[in-house]
Amino acid sequence: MYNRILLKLSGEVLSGEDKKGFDEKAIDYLSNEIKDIVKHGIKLGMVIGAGNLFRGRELEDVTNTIGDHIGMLGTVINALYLKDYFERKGIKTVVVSQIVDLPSVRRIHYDDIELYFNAGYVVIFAGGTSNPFFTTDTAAALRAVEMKADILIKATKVDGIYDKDPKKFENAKKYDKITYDDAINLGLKIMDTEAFSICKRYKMPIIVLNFFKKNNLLNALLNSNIGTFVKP
Ligand SMILES: Nc1ncnc2c1ncn2[C@@H]1O[C@H](COP(=O)(O)OP(=O)(O)OP(=O)(O)O)[C@@H](O)[C@H]1O
Ligand SMILES: O=c1ccn([C@@H]2O[C@H](COP(=O)(O)O)[C@@H](O)[C@H]2O)c(=O)[nH]1
Repeated sequence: MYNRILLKLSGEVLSGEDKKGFDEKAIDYLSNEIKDIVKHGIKLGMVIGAGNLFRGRELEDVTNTIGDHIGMLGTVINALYLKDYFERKGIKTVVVSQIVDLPSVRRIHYDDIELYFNAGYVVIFAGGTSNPFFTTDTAAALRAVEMKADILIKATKVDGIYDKDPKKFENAKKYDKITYDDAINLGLKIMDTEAFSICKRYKMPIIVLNFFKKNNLLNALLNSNIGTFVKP
């Protein structure tokens, strides 16, 4: 069983697939899934995307860097929204980030992160990598290594990594296991090359799984064969 995990969630888990904003039902489902894993005493760090609000590249009339800043701020909005919802559900949560100075957001400090985990808090790392031109997948890889996670779990809308995008190609074939090198060399677009490279360099295993299947996350942590496992 994995005891220390970094969970990367697509922003769309807050809105429902291909939708924008926040959907109460989707967030309630998410909270219940998180509550189940917190109950097992797992130390949980989270990175959330902002596809439900803004992706820099989709803001066509905005300068690249500003678009990306808007995207990163979107991840802070999602993190605070989740913190508030989680706490109403009894999940103790702290949001940490380097990009904003708000009373509800704490600075990232390694010693404090360990204290939060030991006190049973979920830690949401908001604001991506703090730099434009990256994505929250890369942020998730960095935070997973920094927090010395046992595993990085990318919880998304598809069942794992396929040889091509399964949303576009009906005949796409799923990998149960794949190496970092194959994922990079085959150009599989489920995660950025930067994210795969960081995980490869620091030997951080990755599981990609479908978050919308109930108990998938918990089952993956309990070592069932769920999703796709990325390894050296
Ligand atoms: N080889 C592949 N295997 C699996 N999924 C793939 C592949 N190539 C592209 N995808 C697509 O990647 C998507 C998952 O990526 P992700 O969860 O990061 O979504 P996103 O839209 O980038 O997230 P966000 O909402 O945070 O911006 C899947 O829905 C799938 O359509
Ligand atoms: O390190 C980062 C992370 C994110 N961004 C910007 O935010 C949006 C939302 O992130 P997703 O991973 O796509 O959900 C992204 O499109 C970038 O515009 C960033 O600049 N730097």
